[in-house]
Amino acid sequence: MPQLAFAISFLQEYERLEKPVKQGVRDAVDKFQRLTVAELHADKGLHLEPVAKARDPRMRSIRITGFWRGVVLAPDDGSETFLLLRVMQHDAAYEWAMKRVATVNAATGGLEMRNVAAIEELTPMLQHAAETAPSLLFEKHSDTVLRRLGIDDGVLPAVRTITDKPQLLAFATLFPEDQFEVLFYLAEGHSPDEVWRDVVSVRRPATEAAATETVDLATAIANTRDRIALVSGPKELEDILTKPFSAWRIFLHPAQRRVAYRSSYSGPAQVSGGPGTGKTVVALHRVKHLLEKNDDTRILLTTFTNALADSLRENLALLVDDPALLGRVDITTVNAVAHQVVAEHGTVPFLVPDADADARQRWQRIVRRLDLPWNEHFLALEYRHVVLAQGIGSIEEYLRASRAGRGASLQAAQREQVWRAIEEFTHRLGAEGKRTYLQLCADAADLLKTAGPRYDHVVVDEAQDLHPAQWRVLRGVVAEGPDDLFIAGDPHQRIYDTRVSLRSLGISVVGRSSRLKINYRSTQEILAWSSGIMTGEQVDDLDGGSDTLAGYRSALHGGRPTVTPATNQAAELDALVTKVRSWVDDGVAPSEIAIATRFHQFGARAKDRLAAAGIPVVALKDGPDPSKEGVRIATMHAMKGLEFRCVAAIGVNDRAFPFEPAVTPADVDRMQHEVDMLAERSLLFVACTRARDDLYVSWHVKPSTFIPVATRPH
Ligand SMILES: Nc1ncnc2c1ncn2[C@@H]1O[C@H](COP(=O)(O)OP(=O)(O)OP(=O)(O)O)[C@@H](O)[C@H]1O
Repeated sequence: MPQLAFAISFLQEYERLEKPVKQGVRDAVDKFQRLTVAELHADKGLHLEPVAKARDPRMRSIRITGFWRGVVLAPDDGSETFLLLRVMQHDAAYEWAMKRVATVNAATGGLEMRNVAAIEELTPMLQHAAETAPSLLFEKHSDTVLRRLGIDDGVLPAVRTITDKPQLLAFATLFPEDQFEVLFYLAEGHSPDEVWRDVVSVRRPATEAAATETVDLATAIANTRDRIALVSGPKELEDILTKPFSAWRIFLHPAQRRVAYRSSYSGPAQVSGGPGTGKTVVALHRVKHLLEKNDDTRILLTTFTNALADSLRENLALLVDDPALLGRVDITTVNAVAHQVVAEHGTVPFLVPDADADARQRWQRIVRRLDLPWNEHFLALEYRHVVLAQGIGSIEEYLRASRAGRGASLQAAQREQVWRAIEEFTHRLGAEGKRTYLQLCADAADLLKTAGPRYDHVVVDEAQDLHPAQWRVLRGVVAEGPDDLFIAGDPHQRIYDTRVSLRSLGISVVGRSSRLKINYRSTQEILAWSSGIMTGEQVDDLDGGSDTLAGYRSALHGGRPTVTPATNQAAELDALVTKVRSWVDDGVAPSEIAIATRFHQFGARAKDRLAAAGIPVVALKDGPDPSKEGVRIATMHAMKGLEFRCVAAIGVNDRAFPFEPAVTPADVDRMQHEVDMLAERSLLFVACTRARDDLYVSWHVKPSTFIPVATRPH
């Protein structure tokens, strides 16, 4: 009986197909489950036919609906595994199939697709240009070295013409996948031995015999576990075709797999990477690994907000279906853990936000009462970034404390004055039976020092925004040792004002830190545009160094983001309605569209305007069920960690970005001013990188200077 395998590229596009086309795919797939090879060829509805003028004689088309075709690679070597590569509209499917050739990689044994027509067309032109180029990207690697890493003779002449990284990236969708990956890592400066170890050997099949170019199609397909799903039965097929975003459960990029499934780390480990590189996916797989490794481990999987914790819970349940294993994982926010610890030792005071209008007024009153030379902003920051950050509990400790990172210096006598203000703040709050969330974390961290750890492993997602007081809670709930903390985060997405040095908190990730570079969410066009928001900014990592987006890329392609100006707010909202309508008319479900605003108020206005235009709309803060219809509206802060097919970031004006009240004035604290400005930039970056297929940005009156210059009118 034949078997049908699926390329990951198919699975990604399947999700985006409209219902009748999906049904067509399921009917076709069903035939591959039931019929013999001869019956498949004879089936009238399926139309399994060779593609005329195809460069690969094994290319076949199948009929999905009137307009849609599937592209299938059919075995011609006696093996019986068919590979469903793409489902596309009629003409696009034939165009795609004609130009592609599938080959087996000599080093990895995996099946790769190349656009042979484009490579052959481009190579002579580039050869000409390369003759006069001052240097070539791969000139220091001999043909022998490149061949050992799997670069074959169809690709090598083109490789020899490449002058720089952008030119290499232009080949991303043309070169065979494993070979492109090898070239990408070499171009990033990794040595051939490192590339062999990290890219090639991890993909090689268990037996040498299976890793040659001459294996049959079925073996090559079986060798390609990170790009092709081999479905073993109807249940698995049903799973693949019905569970949303399921590709990540099955396919991990070798770089992701290496991080997630490393047997053990000798201490805290960290994975970073730009938006959409699969850090959350890796964190979830790490939890699975830790659960399966040991029978009785208890794990805390934690993140920043309740909404993100809910989404981790849903996704972990997709990955691990044994309730006994899931029962050993607590999934909650760090603040909730602190709450629990404090509650176990007495009653929890009434909790209030760390920074809001009430807190500001309290500090203002203290400034007046004590007649201090600093303003409320300065004191609040001192309390947050020095006292709470270091867990300082007495004047002696405060006098000795490092104030590194604070812009203005304080003499001992001044510190005494500041301490009096801080004492007054905490006493008055306490007298009213209140604590702030960070105070709660500080209390929990203190209690944990004597109560001792309660988990075997802690896995943290969205780690970039945690405050040192929250880190101390995490440090306290797990004993120091192998696999104690697994930390996923992206410093470029830091949207609050915290800076942290993990090392100073007893969390050293030295030698256990890795970076992911391939974005699986957004198109390259969206990434390139959004990265422009951060260009030239120096971003600190969590460990005293700096973070970079170098090498960050996507293999997906689509339209360029658009930036739409408007003369006033009403006109901007009219344009939004037109845009959302066009998305819906193009078949995008309203729930896959998100409107992101800097402020609640503008979001509420957009919501009313869309509703008045008859477009269903729901606020994300109301926690809608994923199945609830309606365009999602949220503030940009609430968009952290989420993703949507189409995103409209609106109100990106000069007054919203940067938003003056959110930025410490440079004369209060210059260093904090820089940190806050960067957080403002990151906020727009986070919002824009939530988009998978299409990004729309708009503003009224005057654009924000954060909008990349090329798309900002002068
Ligand atoms: N190996 C993979 N194969 C297919 N899809 C993947 C893979 N890894 C991640 N994805 C998909 O890419 C998207 C982004 O993944 P994820 O949310 O884990 O990224 P992230 O790095 O945590 O993003 P962010 O920092 O922006 O929140 C998700 O839709 C996820 O399912």
